[in-house]
Amino acid sequence: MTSALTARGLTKRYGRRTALAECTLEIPAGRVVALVGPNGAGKSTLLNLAAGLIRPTSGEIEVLGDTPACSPDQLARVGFVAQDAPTYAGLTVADHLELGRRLNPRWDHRLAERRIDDLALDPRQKAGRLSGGQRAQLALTLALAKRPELLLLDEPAASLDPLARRELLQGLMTHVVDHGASVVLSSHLVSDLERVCDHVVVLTGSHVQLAADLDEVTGTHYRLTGDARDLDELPPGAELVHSTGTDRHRTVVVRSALPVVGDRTQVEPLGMEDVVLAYMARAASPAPRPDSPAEAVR
Ligand SMILES: Nc1ncnc2c1ncn2[C@@H]1O[C@H](COP(=O)(O)OP(=O)(O)OP(=O)(O)O)[C@@H](O)[C@H]1O
Repeated sequence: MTSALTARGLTKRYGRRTALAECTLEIPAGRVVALVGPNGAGKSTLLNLAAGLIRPTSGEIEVLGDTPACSPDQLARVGFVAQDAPTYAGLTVADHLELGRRLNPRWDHRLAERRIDDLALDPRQKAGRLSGGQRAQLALTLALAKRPELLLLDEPAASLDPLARRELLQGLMTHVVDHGASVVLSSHLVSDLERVCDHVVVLTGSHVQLAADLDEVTGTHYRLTGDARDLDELPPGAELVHSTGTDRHRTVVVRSALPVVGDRTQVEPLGMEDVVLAYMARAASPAPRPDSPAEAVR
């Protein structure tokens, strides 16, 4: 099966600053992928590398089995909306659609016009006069109407109101189902993503902490709460993700392929948001290291 995105030892440095370090990752095709992590984790850098806007310092990245932006055909297969949803301020909405039509071989003009109509955007309005959310919707419309096999979206919902956000995410699902496309979207709105994504990549501090299908993520992470002495030893095969508490009472998050049952501790399976927060908390407080540290899980 073709991968939507493959990275091997992918590293990007800006001068002395490392934005992405030795990132090895395989994202299967046909998924809606949530790319999550704290500010400055490297999410935009990974998406910009995948779009071919920047080149790796070392390592490799392939998108749909090829080097990003290596040919007009490859460019046509990938849709990308950058974080600031860039549009041409002096061009009207209709001009943008016309530009899209002329530049993209697989352009679906009906889809673009219908979406602009649904959004109640005036085709004669200049992009520079649209609100931030409307501009984001225009940029998304251009990316969707390309009918790409892979959509890369950098925080597409950040400037949208809650209803628009929900509609956008549902629209992306439909696009995936209708066109067999893959979507990778970065966002801080983890609870929104949980409803639509089926694969999760957690990036913190330039490193991939977790990359797995959502059902695997939610089926293998548990929160254990109880007396600290009872949690000194983790269940067999469990890896510690994060631990908080005092000398007497602790809460730990573990990853375990085997079901975890509590004897003297309370055990709770975790949803995606709690899992993501646990990895982010671990990155934010690297010390003290656990006895059996959960290394980058993949
Ligand atoms: N053009 C650049 N020049 C120098 N440093 C950069 C550049 N772009 C990103 N960085 C640095 O690389 C690191 C990763 O940035 P990146 O924008 O990829 O993070 P992010 O996860 O998308 O963050 P956010 O959630 O805040 O958008 C940060 O430390 C950032 O300061």
